[in-house]
Formats: sequence, structure tokens, C-alpha cells
Amino acid sequence: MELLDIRDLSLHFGGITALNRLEIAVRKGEIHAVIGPNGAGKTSLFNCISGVYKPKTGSIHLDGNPITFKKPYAIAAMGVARTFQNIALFTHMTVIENLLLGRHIRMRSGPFSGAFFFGKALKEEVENRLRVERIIDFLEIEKVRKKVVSTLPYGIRKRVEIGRALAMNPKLLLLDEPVAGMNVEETEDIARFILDIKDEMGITIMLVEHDMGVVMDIADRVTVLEFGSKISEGTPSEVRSDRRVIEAYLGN
Ligand SMILES: Nc1ncnc2c1ncn2[C@@H]1O[C@H](COP(=O)(O)OP(=O)(O)OP(=O)(O)O)[C@@H](O)[C@H]1O
Repeated sequence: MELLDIRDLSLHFGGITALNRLEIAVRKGEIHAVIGPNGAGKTSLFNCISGVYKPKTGSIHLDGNPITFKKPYAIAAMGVARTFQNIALFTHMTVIENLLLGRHIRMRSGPFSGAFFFGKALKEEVENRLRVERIIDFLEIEKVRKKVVSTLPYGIRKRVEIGRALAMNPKLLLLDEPVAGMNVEETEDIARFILDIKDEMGITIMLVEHDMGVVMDIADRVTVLEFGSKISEGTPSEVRSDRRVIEAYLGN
């Protein structure tokens, strides 16, 4: 069963074709990696899915519902959460505050009950805190939960960013180069957390990553892009032995 269904997706910047009639189906519960050389269109694809860019042609459906022309906040509320190539956190705030901001998107109570903090709003606040504490335990960041983000090392900040995305309780988690700039130990930790997010939380993951070791280790399926077009798709071992992929990417 597909969670994300992308059909005939094209995106242009002036004369540049960033995405060219792309077709990708992400199945529920899988880790789906998107790889390709620099400029292949990977980030543009994430920007289309999360509503930052509007494609020229094509459609994107999440769980059967069209999201192609929805605003980023509406797509987030429908269950798409994201992390960025360069960590995007409120660095002057604590870990717990950043995670609670992630929860905010899920808050349903109106301004009146929110302002007076009773009834539905109070119940939601208790739920939010519980969910955030569970994520903090899950990502093993209890010790830094009250620390200001700017004081934390890079690898821990990345975990906090993933935590904030998880706090939104997403159906689909988009991870843009989650291990970029990390040492071997930090990379192994993040790879393990990504697998646990899939296995224990049942969240479907789409992953852009240049670290082929990580992709081959954790992805269930891989889509390979070159100049905005899909040149291969399959299991890690299938794409690894695809001649076009070797020529376009892995060979160099
Ligand atoms: N906002 C923009 N304005 C103009 N051109 C853009 C914009 N965003 C992306 N592009 C172009 O679209 C193409 C795809 O870029 P994109 O960043 O999606 O590739 P990528 O595969 O994510 O690359 P990288 O691996 O380097 O992050 C490139 O030619 C890029 O220069």
C-alpha cells in the first residue's frame, strides 16, 4: 500500500529542469532513499512534497489525498514532517521547548480555551508533554532536555531536530541528509534511530543521503535521480548493480 504517490512531477527554474516527469511511490512503513549527484533534484523533490515549491506538472498524493498545491503548514498538519540539510532549530530555546513547538501543529483547541488553559487545552497540553517526553527518551537526549540548543554538539542537535519532526506525529518523515557532517559514531547512532523510527513507531521515511554506506544499510528501496529524472529504482542491491547508476553516480 502506498503512502506517497508522486506522478508526472516536473519543476523548472527558468531554463533549468530541476524535476522531469518524476514517478515515485513510497510504500507504507518503508525507508525510501533518494540518491543522485549534486543538483540531481533531491532537495527540490522534498520542497515539492512539503509544499515549498509548486510543480509545473504532476500530482502528489498522501494516503490518497492530494497535497500538490496545499500550503506547507497544511501539508505538515496532514502528516508530513521534515528535517533540513542545515539543521533548522530555534537555537536560543531549550530542547524541550523546540520539541513542544513541533507539537504545536497538532494542537486543536481554540484561542479561548488555550488562553484560559482549561478543558480541552489543558488535556492537549498534558498529551503534548507526554508525547515529547516519550520522544526525548526514545532519542536518548534526557540529559540535555533543559539545555539551550546553541550549547549542544552538532550530532545531538540533529537528534533534537529529528525529535521535533517526530513530535508532529507524522505519517511521513522527510530526512534531508541526516548524517551530513557527522563522525562515524554519530552516523551509526542516527542510522540506528532511523531504523527504530520505522520499526518501533511505524513511521514511513523518505531519506536524501549522500552517505552510500548508510543508504545501503538502512533503505528498503532506493530511487536514483540524475538531472531531475529517475534513472533507477529498486532495492539497495538492485540499484548498486545497475549500470546506469554506476556510470552516473556510484562510479565516481
Ligand atoms: N531556488 C532555486 N532557484 C534556481 N534554481 C534552483 C533552485 N533550487 C534548485 N535549483 C536548481 O535545480 C537543480 C536541482 O537542485 P537541487 O538542490 O534540488 O539538487 P540536489 O540533488 O538536492 O543537490 P545537492 O545534492 O547538491 O543538495 C539544480 O540545477 C539547482 O541549481
